[in-house]
Amino acid sequence: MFSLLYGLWEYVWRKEELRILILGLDKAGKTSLLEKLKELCTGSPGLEPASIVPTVGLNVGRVEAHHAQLLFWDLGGQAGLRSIWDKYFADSHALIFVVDSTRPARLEEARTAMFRALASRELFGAPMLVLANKQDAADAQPPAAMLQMLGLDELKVPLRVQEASALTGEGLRDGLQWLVAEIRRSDRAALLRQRL
Ligand SMILES: Nc1nc2c(ncn2[C@@H]2O[C@H](COP(=O)(O)OP(=O)(O)OP(=O)(O)O)[C@@H](O)[C@H]2O)c(=O)[nH]1
Ligand SMILES: [Mg+2]
Repeated sequence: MFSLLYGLWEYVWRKEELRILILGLDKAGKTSLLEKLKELCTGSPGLEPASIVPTVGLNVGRVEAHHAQLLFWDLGGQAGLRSIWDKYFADSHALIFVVDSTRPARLEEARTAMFRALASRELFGAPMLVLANKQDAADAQPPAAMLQMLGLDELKVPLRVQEASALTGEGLRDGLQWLVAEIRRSDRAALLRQRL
């Protein structure tokens, strides 16, 4: 009887796990973003920017926010490491694609990497938050210009471009709130639940 009630209690109160994949070119600011998101959601300071090193494997962050368990996967963005991105597609509810707004010369490369990921059937229906990161920097491009250069209007996925700074935290709360709401609106959460 106790275990039945406990099971029911757990079922009602257990927070849904939403898995969010963070992608983008090397040095775009993915790990800095992960640390800032952890800080914003938990109130505890994340790693100092100076102690963040290029990611070779995977960084994982787990926080409770928006009545869910959010699990972030931050992968390395160096060219030679992008081939492992697709191992995480099938299990992800949504994507954050981080773009360095101070490096317009790398937008074509970012576009190629982004479109290659989105071409995968395993990401079907996944909402994508594009973070125009490093907006705190004096030489940052305005997001509207980047949107055009990335050719995002061709995309059919639920999409938002957000001005952001992983250093100051600008735009991160709004972006995350939008992403979680989109995950809940999309069929993808139900699709992933069926696969379990
Ligand atoms: N000004 C500014 N610098 C940033 C911001 N986000 C990241 N950086 C800097 O950009 C550099 C790269 O940041 P990382 O977070 O390591 O980038 P990454 O995308 O994780 O890179 P890889 O792990 O190699 O794929 C570091 O020097 C960061 O301090 C930002 O919002 N503003
Ligand atoms: Mg990194």
